[in-house]
Amino acid sequence: MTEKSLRIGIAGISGRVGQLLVEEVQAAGAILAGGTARKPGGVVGLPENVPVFSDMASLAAISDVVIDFTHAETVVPHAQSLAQHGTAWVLGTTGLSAEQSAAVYKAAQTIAIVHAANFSPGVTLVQRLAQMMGRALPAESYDVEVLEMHHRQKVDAPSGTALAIGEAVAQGRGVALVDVKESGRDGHTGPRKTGAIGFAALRGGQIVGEHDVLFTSADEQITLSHRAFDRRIFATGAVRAAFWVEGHAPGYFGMEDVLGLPPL
Ligand SMILES: NC(=O)C1=CN([C@@H]2O[C@H](COP(=O)(O)OP(=O)(O)OC[C@H]3O[C@@H](n4cnc5c(N)ncnc54)[C@H](OP(=O)(O)O)[C@@H]3O)[C@@H](O)[C@H]2O)C=CC1
Ligand SMILES: O=C(O)C1=N[C@H](C(=O)O)C[C@H](O)C1
Repeated sequence: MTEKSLRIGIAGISGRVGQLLVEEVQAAGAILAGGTARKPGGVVGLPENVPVFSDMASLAAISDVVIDFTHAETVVPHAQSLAQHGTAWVLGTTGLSAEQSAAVYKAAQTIAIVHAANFSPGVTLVQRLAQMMGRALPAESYDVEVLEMHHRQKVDAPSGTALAIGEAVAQGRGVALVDVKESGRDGHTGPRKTGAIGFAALRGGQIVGEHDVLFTSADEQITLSHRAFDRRIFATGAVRAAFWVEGHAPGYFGMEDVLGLPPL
């Protein structure tokens, strides 16, 4: 398939990332197939003749790939509609429950999915470095804390990216994040547990997305920092993933696959 003929649908076309996707899909030379919105008539600023639907099934039927930055509540119905239509899925929505994540893995048996908490190449590399550091620096000596800050409208915490960085460290250490996660400390928490991976979430203003992961021992501290200056980085990464995923066999992929990083 040539770039010109790739039909990309945008779920959440009125959203902060959705609006940037409208521009980036066209800039990349793909066809903007349409979008979804809960009030389809209320979406302004779209090119003429771009259909907006209230349901994913209608969008999936006219798209080769759907890029989806919406809300965790939509994930189960979106997974079902996309799998039914055999439409590939680039999923950026964060804050998924275990049940919602399970629906994504199930759909990946039928369609190709790129799922990432952060589509910026920089964060993908930070995750990789965090995994290497988790493997190299002993949990008994190095305390890991993940700090994130986002705009005041963000509805989930810690951010999907912070959790993905924590997962990467846990993977490097050979433990499950769920067993070592410490989030939202307050009051008489007791001393820090050896091997814990801590999370702190800050909110304010219009900060696009800031993530730090700190490895602190008695003798040194190493910090990996990422600052997103412009939300467009997520849209360009997602469009890149859409071109990559189209035509792929069913499966569950991440941004590291899109970037072609070798397995660790
Ligand atoms: N993976 C990544 O790189 C990134 C991921 N994100 C994630 O993407 C998601 C969207 O982010 P952002 O664009 O900032 O959010 P917005 O709230 O600006 O946009 C989300 C859009 O989804 C639509 N929507 C559909 N169903 C719901 C629902 N039940 N509740 C709320 N909105 C709904 C809304 O459109 P309407 O009201 O028209 O239906 C809304 O405009 C979030 O989960 C965020 O964390 C954000 C940035 C980067
Ligand atoms: O909601 C946002 O804005 C962002 N969400 C993603 C997350 O939860 O990690 C990615 C990015 O940091 C912006």
